[in-house]
Amino acid sequence: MSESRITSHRPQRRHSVRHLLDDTDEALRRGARPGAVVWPTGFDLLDSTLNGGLRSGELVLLGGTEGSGKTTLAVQMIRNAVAAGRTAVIFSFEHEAQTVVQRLLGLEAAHAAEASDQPVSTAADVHAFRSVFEAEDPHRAGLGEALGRLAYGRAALSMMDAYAERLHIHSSNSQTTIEEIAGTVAQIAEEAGEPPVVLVDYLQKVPRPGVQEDEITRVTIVTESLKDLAMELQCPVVAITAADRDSLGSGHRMRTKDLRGSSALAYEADVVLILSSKEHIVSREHLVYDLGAVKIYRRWSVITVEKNRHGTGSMELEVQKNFEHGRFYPKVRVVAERLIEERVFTT
Ligand SMILES: Nc1ncnc2c1ncn2[C@@H]1O[C@H](COP(=O)(O)OP(=O)(O)OP(=O)(O)O)[C@@H](O)[C@H]1O
Repeated sequence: MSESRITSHRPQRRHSVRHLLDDTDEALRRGARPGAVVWPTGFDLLDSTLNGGLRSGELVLLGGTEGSGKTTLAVQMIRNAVAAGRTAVIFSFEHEAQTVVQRLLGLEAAHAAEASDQPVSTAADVHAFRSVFEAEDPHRAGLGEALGRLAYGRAALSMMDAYAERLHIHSSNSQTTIEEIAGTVAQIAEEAGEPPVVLVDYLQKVPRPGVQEDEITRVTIVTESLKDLAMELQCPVVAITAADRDSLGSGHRMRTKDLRGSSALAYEADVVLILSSKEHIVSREHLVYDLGAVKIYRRWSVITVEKNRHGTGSMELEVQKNFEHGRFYPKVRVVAERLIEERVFTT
């Protein structure tokens, strides 16, 4: 791709191995990391599968069917990165910035309840936080007071306060080009003194205004550009990726090939995660003798690690949904049941 899509300057691209060794030596002596920087996702088993988490220079695609929890999972990974002291930016083409904030408050309230050994159900949920953002407050006492009236609302706010400065949300739209994304990431990196982890929600929405081209070409160029951005600005880029409707008819389990738009998606990505609701992909033998099992499977999502360039290979992991609180429960486990290639149920 042309340089101008990502950076206006021309970085030095040719280095002797001598230079690379000397650079590494110098970084080690300074106490800096010479290689890729890793941002844990905060989901332990996923991190060990990815050999530590998200890496600088990597493009991670997160696909899944509509409503499977892609935004929830990605925002939670970003939240875990900023809660651990890192910087992040979300390019939100799908949700208003305030919607993301309301979900984060729900997540923090759930964490606060858990930290006090109370059931998650006792914490205010995303709907309750939304109502604070949407109603006029007769007391006119401000956000702290209003949230203080919700269970774990004040604790949620103070947990968010700890990282609120480091988490940026870009309200993206049909004019938010790849150049603007790159410029914003570069600016945040400069201000923060370190590259941010970047979330694009979602890839097929990144426009190329004024260019006449089909979706395959556009998705190819956007995907290549996001990979370039990750490499040039030394950050991980997580891009949510829509499913191809045509290949998602009844009786089909989503795979990398079903991501919408281009084979470049699979080639360019370093990691591909596909999110599915467990009840759709568990093998029939686990259902026939126990119809009640469907209810249990419905509460779980499967994260299939389909491509894993620097990690330990492919893996089928599962996480329990807690969408009312804008999150998944933090514990990840390996799927014990056999999963199918073809879908058993459609909703
Ligand atoms: N306040 C809430 N309470 C309960 N469930 C919710 C709430 N808000 C959203 N959900 C559900 O949580 C699920 C996950 O939402 P999320 O936005 O993460 O999905 P997604 O895979 O990104 O969806 P899409 O493809 O539509 O963008 C959806 O099925 C949605 O209906």
